[in-house]
Amino acid sequence: MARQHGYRARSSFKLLHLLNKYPLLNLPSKSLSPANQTVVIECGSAPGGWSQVLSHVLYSQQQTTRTSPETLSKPLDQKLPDSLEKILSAPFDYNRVISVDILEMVPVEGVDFICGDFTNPIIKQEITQKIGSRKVGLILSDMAPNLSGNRLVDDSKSTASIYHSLELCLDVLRFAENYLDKDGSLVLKYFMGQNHTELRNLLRKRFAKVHSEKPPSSRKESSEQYFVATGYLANK
Ligand SMILES: C[S@@+](CC[C@H](N)C(=O)[O-])C[C@H]1O[C@@H](n2cnc3c(N)ncnc32)[C@H](O)[C@@H]1O
Repeated sequence: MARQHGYRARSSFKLLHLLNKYPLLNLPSKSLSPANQTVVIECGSAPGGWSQVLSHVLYSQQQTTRTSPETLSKPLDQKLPDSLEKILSAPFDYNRVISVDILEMVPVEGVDFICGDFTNPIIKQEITQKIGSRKVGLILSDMAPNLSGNRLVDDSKSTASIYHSLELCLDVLRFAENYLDKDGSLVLKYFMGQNHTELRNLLRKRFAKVHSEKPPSSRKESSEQYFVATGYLANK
């Protein structure tokens, strides 16, 4: 199904669902020069399904004027909300998405990929160097612990898995506290478990609105959910 639509992973549909529901990419960049534009950070990007969606949404209009249109992925089959249409006319900056994953990823047009562990300070430094003077308007994390081969640990409902996932979420939240621009948004994948209410409470203290989402394309048997937090309060 995902491949029929030109996407590498079915996870693309999860992000499309979130983008259609929330104005996450309504980035305040129209009047800014590329050096000062708002960027998107994506944590846990391989194999690249979300990167493809971000690339489509952020660059599709600009790409039609580029010389190699054959390199583009297929156009989105879903209508974009009006809030997303606005950003398509933003000044051209071809490096607005910075994506990170432990695993290698086949390049996606317009996505600046870093291969490494997001929790590693050296990788964070690499990210912040790429951000430069630009603002961060959106941070997305679809990170999930990679399989260890131990069934007890790999079960997404196991305590070890939930704990590891929570650690990843807290690490992204700490990063967001340092780099997310005021009014920016954060999307965090988490696994339903005993700690998700504490995580929601932490988010509520820092964002104007916090929603919990289970996109229709997420398998029912999976305990994965997404927090969509908008309106970062930035009271640092
Ligand atoms: C569900 S997949 C992401 C799918 C991706 N959003 C897509 O649409 O193709 C989760 C990813 O998180 C990555 N990951 C897990 N822990 C990570 C970490 N500490 N740093 C960076 N990436 C990590 C895994 O390597 C895996 O590729």
